[in-house]
Amino acid sequence: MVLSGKVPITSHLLYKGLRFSVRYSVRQPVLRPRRMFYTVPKIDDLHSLGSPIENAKRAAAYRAVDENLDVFEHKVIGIGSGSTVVYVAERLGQYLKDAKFTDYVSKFTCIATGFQSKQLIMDNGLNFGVIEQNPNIDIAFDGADEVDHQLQLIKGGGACLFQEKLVSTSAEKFIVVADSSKRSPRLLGVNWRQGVPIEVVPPAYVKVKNELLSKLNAANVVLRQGGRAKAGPIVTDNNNFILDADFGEIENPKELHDKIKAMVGVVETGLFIDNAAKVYFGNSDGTVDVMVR
Ligand SMILES: O=C(CO)[C@H](O)[C@H](O)COP(=O)(O)O
Repeated sequence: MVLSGKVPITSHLLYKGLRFSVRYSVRQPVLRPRRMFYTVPKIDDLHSLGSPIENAKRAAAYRAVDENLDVFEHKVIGIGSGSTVVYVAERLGQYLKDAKFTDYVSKFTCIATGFQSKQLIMDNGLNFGVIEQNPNIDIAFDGADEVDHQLQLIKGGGACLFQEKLVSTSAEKFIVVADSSKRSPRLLGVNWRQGVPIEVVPPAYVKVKNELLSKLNAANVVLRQGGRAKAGPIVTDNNNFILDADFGEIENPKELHDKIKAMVGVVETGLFIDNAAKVYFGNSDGTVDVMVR
């Protein structure tokens, strides 16, 4: 914006008893406001969000993006679901606004893992694309419900399970972002007591539930309900149901995954095996611990 223009001035003169009015105008100096360039905020300069857990999630997500995203090389980015990945999308939106990166980030195609994830992509001004057209994802970011000492994961607490697995296994590099409460001392099933989420085709849920109890000795299997907002079970983005199966502490998550997956009617399990390359755990003081495969 340029501030300029002619300013009209009227002067009155008295000459030999007569009053004259003289009108003229002067040009104002041109004022050019200094252009403010947006730059991606430095992590160390961030103000507190007023919540230790949100600070932890943001710290994990921002660090994960800064350290793993190759703005100049990556083109297809997977964006997961949940409350931590919100800050991943936010960080990408900040890169998009920074003139140093705009040309590259504006050409990214972001692949969603569900409805919420699609909203995050659009809300941050990023391009949304479908995995059918972009089956090779350069890098994907997602949250987790629990992470064991070997970087095996339980996911699906937000019921986006199948698409999360599709996106993470289609990615060359899968990066997990979480607050430190998601870190198990050793095994899966220690902190996350809700059970392993399992996405099933609706007519098969009773059969699968019975088999989980009888053949795999699950202590309990629950058909996940929609809660107060919905009478009846949760329906996933792929129109399936979710069973939460409690196996206690899981010594061998790969073996358990394989056995569940073999049941007719199971679409996917929430056990993400040998998939995550790194996990970023945010702490409430803003520090981040990184686990690498
Ligand atoms: O698997 C998921 C959704 O199905 C989420 O990634 C997982 O529940 C973690 O969510 P949050 O970041 O809110 O803790």
